[in-house]
Amino acid sequence: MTTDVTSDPAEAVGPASGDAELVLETSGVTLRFGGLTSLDNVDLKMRRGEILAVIGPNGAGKTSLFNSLTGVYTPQEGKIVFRPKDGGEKNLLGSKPHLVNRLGLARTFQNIRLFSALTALENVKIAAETRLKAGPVSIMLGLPKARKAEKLSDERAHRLLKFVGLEDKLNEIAGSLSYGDQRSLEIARALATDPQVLLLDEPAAGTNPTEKLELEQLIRRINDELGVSVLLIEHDMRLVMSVADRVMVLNFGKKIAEGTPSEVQQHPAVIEAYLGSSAEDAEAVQHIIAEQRSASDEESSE
Ligand SMILES: Nc1ncnc2c1ncn2[C@@H]1O[C@H](COP(=O)(O)OP(=O)(O)OP(=O)(O)O)[C@@H](O)[C@H]1O
Repeated sequence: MTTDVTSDPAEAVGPASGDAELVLETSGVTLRFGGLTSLDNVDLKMRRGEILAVIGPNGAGKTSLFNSLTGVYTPQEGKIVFRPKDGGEKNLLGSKPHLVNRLGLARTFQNIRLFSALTALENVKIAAETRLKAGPVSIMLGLPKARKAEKLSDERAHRLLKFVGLEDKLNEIAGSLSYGDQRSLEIARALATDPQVLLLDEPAAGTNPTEKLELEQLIRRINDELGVSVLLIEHDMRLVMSVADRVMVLNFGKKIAEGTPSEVQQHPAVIEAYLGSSAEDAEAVQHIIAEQRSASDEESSE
């Protein structure tokens, strides 16, 4: 089946026909690059308000899935539906990235993409301004509407930078911040667009152990305090297993398992997929399994 993709399908609003508890749903998503199938008939069901992690060995299709959800890639087959909290359904398949963002999905990237010559505050303000109605002409002319929009985006950027713990670094140049701070800034910038779903692509990559713990808390706070659903791609198993409500596992573009962190950790197909992958991933999974075994041994001996 080939899905007909119009130039702006995200604008097509339909009545909610599916499960309103699902904020994002894909069915049968298949993405090919020539002879390579990077997503093979993938069904994803993300509940409103949950933290859902997508894991899998290198090349499993995780970023391809994010790119398909956010309009960077257009899968040849399948459906991608977003259900905003105010009702209705939006088809995201083939939609442009900026329209997907306007609908309520924001993302960060595996390779940090900030305006590195601008300050932290400027980076977040630019994102906040995309949510405000003042156009470039009224901004240039300094019209009252534009001044109000500027004030609102300034306030919002200050609030979010405080939220991610960067209130002391507002005026620092983004490119000069530590790696962990740049990751937090990217998250603040994504939040500035007021998303209902935040997609984080390997947010712990390159961070140190302290930054990883801070990131874990930040993800929980985004979920609890801001009520944002979080879709997380992450290789750091400890972070995934501690923060995710549910985990979906991809391997060679196919979904091979889905469930709570403990269900997924013990799933034979997951263990096999990881043990056949990079030494680092395999070691992390073996470590987690060993830890879990010793915890359950301790429990049973008590
Ligand atoms: N633009 C593209 N053109 C050709 N092949 C691509 C493209 N994007 C992804 N692929 C291929 O699709 C497959 C899945 O890649 P993807 O980046 O989605 O995996 P991943 O699970 O995110 O991997 P990693 O953990 O290493 O980031 C890989 O074989 C990759 O080479």
